[in-house]
Amino acid sequence: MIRHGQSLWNQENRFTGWADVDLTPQGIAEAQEAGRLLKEAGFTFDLAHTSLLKRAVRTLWHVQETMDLMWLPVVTTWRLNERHYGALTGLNKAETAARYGEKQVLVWRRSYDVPPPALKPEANVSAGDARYAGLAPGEMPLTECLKDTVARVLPYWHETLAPAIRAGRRVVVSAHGNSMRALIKYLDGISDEDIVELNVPNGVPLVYEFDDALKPVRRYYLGDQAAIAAKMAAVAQQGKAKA
Ligand SMILES: O=C(O)[C@@H](CO)OP(=O)(O)O
Repeated sequence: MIRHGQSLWNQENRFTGWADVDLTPQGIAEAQEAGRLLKEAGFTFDLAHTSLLKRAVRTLWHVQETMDLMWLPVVTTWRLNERHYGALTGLNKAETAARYGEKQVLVWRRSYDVPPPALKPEANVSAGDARYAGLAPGEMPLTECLKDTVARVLPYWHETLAPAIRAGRRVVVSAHGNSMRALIKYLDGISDEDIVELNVPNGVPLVYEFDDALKPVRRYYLGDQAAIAAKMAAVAQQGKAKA
């Protein structure tokens, strides 16, 4: 599983959610490095899954290219999209913390069940977007807390990813900070309280190994562990108001 490399709005420290922003040059380099690390560690894949957002899709392309796996079957799904950030979408995180307080921003960013204020339906540009035409009525979010993201990610795990893994397929998933937090929460059995502390670094492969019952037996980030810890701390810092 891999979170996309740095996006333009990661660089500008803006809430992104379903906004379809692309990778920065650093993000491309991170995606290529992720592919290199996976290849060097002897990994290969049979199948790829990603979201409908170009920062995750392009990250996957770079991983595939670096690993010489451009032929992989790729499935794209809205269920792996980033958590919808509602009316916060596009706002600067530090400015939002200065305005509403760091505590409130932490609640919006990391609490399990408090969603950010919802987008007004008329401001929802995703509604007329062809990529979302297959969503059932009521499935299109106007905001989401992590609990809502878990509710739409888990069916994809149970119905699509888990059966593939159970059948012995080696699966790579390119996704987003909070759609990954949703999956990690479920796979690792993390409590609603402890999930607040979990931050996912950009462009670092997170390897899961499962037993026959699909219980994770090993889970680790690939790469320089000190650099990965620093990247995770930097993600947590994004919600602080700058002095
Ligand atoms: O803006 C977003 O959509 C996410 C991921 O980049 O940010 P955060 O880490 O604040 O949940």
